[in-house]
Parts: sequence; structure tokens; C-alpha cells
Amino acid sequence: MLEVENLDLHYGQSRILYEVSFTAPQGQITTMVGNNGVGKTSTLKAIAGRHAASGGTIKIDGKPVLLNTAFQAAQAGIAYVPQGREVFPMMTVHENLETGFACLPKAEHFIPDEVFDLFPVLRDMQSRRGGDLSGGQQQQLAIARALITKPRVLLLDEPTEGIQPNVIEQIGDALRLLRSKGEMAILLVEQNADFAYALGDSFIVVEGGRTSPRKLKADYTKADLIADLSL
Ligand SMILES: Nc1ncnc2c1ncn2[C@@H]1O[C@H](COP(=O)(O)OP(=O)(O)OP(=O)(O)O)[C@@H](O)[C@H]1O
Repeated sequence: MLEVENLDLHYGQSRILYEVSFTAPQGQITTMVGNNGVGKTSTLKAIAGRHAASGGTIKIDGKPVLLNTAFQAAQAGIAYVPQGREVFPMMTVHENLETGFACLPKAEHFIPDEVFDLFPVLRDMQSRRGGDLSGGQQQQLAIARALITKPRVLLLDEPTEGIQPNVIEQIGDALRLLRSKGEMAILLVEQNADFAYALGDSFIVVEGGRTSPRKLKADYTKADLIADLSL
């Protein structure tokens, strides 16, 4: 379970987040929606230790965690799949996956078969350079690399952006499978209304750097989501 309480964030003098608060339960997909520029990526960056928050508390499984660096976040069990994927283009698929070992004890420095079962296309491409993969394959690699760290919390920033429909389906299937295992809280930022609604168990709406209370799917229609995407 991820709990975010009163998270504030600034870029220089500009305040971007205003006491952002929400929970993302384990074994569920929590979808964060909102218009461009409202602070979704900034929220993920703060949780992932990519940009220091100026206030607030983040708890994982009830324990407050310090998230001043990406390494601290990874050690705390948070994995981040950034917008744009950030695959290392000159490194092979295998080497990209190995970068996830940094926060694991030596005995766990291996790539579990489960990762290739989830994204079979990567199994045959291990010696290809990351930069030679298609956008969809890079997205699968970015998610696989995040999973190597054995996270308790998986953060995904617009994983369907610029991806062809058949790969979007594969990514959706992979996220459903991860949800069904019940081992992690999944927080998905998504602008693709079909994907966002199909995958979400509950929804957090962001508007002007502020969050709404979590809405359960039973109380939130796809039309509501489409309206909230343009807030
Ligand atoms: N590094 C930065 N320095 C200054 N301002 C920034 C920086 N990154 C983002 N911003 C600003 O912070 C605000 C929130 O941006 P953020 O990327 O978090 O929004 P978002 O909801 O994820 O939007 P998008 O869907 O376009 O990614 C925007 O006004 C943006 O211009």
C-alpha cells in the first residue's frame, strides 16, 4: 500500500503540488487522470525520488520512507517507469535489465523467467541494443526493468503514449497479471481514456496541483473520466 499525505512540490519559486494526498492499495491499479500540466508527472517524480518534495509524507505498507534520491526510492520498494521510457539506447536489452540489480542483494542478481513470461518479445532480443527496439518494445523493456527491482509500488507514466494498439493490449494484459498476483500497488498515470478506464480499479483526479478523494470504479463512469481528462 502506498500512502501519500500532503505532498507539496516546487520548481524553484513555482508551487506545483498543493497537499496532494491519496492512497494506492496493494493488488489494485489506481489510475491518476487529469489534463496536461496539472502535476501528475511531478507527483510520480516526487514518489520516485526524482525531484525532492517540499513537504508531506510518503508511506509504504504503513512506514514513512525517505525519498531524496532515485536509489533511496528503489531501495524502499518503489519502481518508476517514466514518460518517454528512458531506455539506455547503447546498452543491450539484457544490460538494461541488469541496471535494476543495483538495489538488490547479490544473491538476487538474476533476471527471473517471470519477466520474460510477461514480455516474451524481450527473451529473444536480449543482445539487441535498447535503441534498436521499437517504441512498444522499449516500453515493455522499461516495465520489465522496473520489475527486476521487485517493487512494492509500481509507478507508470503514460505507458501507452505513442504505442501501437496490439502492444497496448499486451501491456494491459501484463498489468492485469501483475495486479492478480497482489504483490504490489500499481499507480498508473494515463491520458488514453479507454486504457485508463479499463485498467483502473479506482481513480484519482488531479486538477491544478490538487487531488480529489479516490473514486471507486462503481461510482465513476467512463464519461466522468473523459470529462476529468480535460479539467
Ligand atoms: N523541471 C521543471 N521546471 C519547471 N516547471 C516544470 C518542470 N517540470 C514540469 N514543470 C511544470 O509543472 C507543471 C506540472 O507539470 P507535470 O509534468 O507534473 O504535469 P502533468 O500533469 O504530468 O502533465 P503532462 O500530461 O503534460 O505530462 C506544469 O506547469 C509544467 O510546466
